[in-house]
Amino acid sequence: MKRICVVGTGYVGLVSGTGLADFGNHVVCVDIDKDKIELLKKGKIPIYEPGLKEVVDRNVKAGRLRFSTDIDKAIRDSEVVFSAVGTPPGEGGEADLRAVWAVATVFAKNLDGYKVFVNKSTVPVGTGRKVYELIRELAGRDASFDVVSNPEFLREGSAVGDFLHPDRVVIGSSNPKATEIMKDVYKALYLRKTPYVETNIESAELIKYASNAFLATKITFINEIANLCDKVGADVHVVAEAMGQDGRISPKFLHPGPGYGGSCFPKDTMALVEIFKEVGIKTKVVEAVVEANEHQKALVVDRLKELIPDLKGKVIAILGLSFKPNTDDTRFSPSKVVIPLLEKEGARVQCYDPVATKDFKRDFPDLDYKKSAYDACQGADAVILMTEWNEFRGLDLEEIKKLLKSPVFLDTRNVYDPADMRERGFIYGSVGRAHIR
Ligand SMILES: NC(=O)C1=CN([C@@H]2O[C@H](COP(=O)(O)OP(=O)(O)OC[C@H]3O[C@@H](n4cnc5c(N)ncnc54)[C@H](O)[C@@H]3O)[C@@H](O)[C@H]2O)C=CC1
Ligand SMILES: O=C(O)[C@H]1O[C@H](OP(=O)(O)OP(=O)(O)OC[C@H]2O[C@@H](n3ccc(=O)[nH]c3=O)[C@H](O)[C@@H]2O)[C@H](O)[C@@H](O)[C@@H]1O
Repeated sequence: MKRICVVGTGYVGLVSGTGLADFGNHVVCVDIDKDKIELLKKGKIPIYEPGLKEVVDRNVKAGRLRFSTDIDKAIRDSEVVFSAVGTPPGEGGEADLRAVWAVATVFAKNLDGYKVFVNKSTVPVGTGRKVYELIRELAGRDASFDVVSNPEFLREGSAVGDFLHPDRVVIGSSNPKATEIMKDVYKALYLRKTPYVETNIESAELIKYASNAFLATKITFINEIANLCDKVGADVHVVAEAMGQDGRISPKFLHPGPGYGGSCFPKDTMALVEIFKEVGIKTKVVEAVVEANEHQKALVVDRLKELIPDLKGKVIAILGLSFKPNTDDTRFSPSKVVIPLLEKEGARVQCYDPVATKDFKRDFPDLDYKKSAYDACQGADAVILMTEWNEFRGLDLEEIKKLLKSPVFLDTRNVYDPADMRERGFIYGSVGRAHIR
């Protein structure tokens, strides 16, 4: 078991730090955001992530998990330093690595004996090598350290379970000593026979981008098939289910919708396009996925116009602002594309989300935020279900119909049964199920 410092206490840093403590390590999570650390010290969780508080509490209580703003000391006290800072898209779509360089710099400054720098953030291929060179330059020839790539595959909304029970652990390293240390860090998983992928740094870095881009491609593919279903009289649910029965395809990530969002698929697909460009070769596939996904988000408004052709002066209820359920994260949420497009058409929006309103308000401070799905539907000319929160799966549909000025319901997540909705008197739209009667 190791003494670990996790730098960056966001979605990944906080969940990883907590999970690593749960595996028996001694972990201190640090961040430059003092408010975040203050909250954590008081036992409060700064993000909405189901099940996280319980695991944080039990590890804090067991003395294995702490929070601090003293990054220098935390690094000096640790053998393994995880960097889990953000790598958001830069102006041209490439990953902005400023936070990673900042962590490498503070690591180098506090290198007082052998330590492992573990890059957990998603970074372009070659970054690990550059981090190594930067630390070497700053800490000197005699400094003793290794750089490891250990990409993370957790999903928001199910992050705790994903971290504690991963499909695989990827360790990219150029020194067996560092690999052994990483195996010790993840010993609890190793004992549970979780697959380990031991490889070089470049492969580990690329595994992460390739995995995310592949999943984004799968979603985009089924979205296009859904769009086709609407034109030719097929039902995308039946098509996807039957496709998924082929073990080579698998049923996962074949759910059509308003386009993928979130802090990773959009930014990682864009970054992968840039990585291809940098080495002078072209990716037609990933570029097409990025473009098709933008189109899919905009298509939501076209679908609505098929149900009510003129949106000018209409009131539209939006249910769901987060990019997926069970998270307060609204980064690249499809609602962020759809709402401005509706406003451009002259519509007025009333919206509701169970937890993501605060995050959404940072970019859209002046929207009409309502306290419930029913408030949002009150007097609206149509409702668009944008995120499949559980509470939107169990709506009192008769009540919704009464509240709406006209019973137009666009279900971008295919939560409801088209035949049932039409029977109830809704003018109902879906993604790829237009012909179900
Ligand atoms: N969010 C997710 O579901 C997943 C994210 N990733 C990757 O993990 C990385 C982190 O993502 P998130 O946790 O979503 O980001 P985030 O934005 O939630 O958290 C990043 C944290 O790093 C802190 N930070 C920034 N610069 C710092 C510095 N110099 N020193 C100390 N702290 C600093 C910020 O204050 C923030 O709290 C990204 O590269 C992302 O692509 C990977 C897998 C899943
Ligand atoms: O690198 C990351 O940050 C993470 O990105 C995704 O996780 P996340 O973005 O949290 O959530 P997902 O469940 O993958 O959903 C992403 C987007 O795709 C959409 N989606 C997902 C699945 C599907 O079948 N259809 C679909 O439209 C979701 O609604 C959401 O907008 C990956 O699933 C994680 O493995 C990865 O670690």
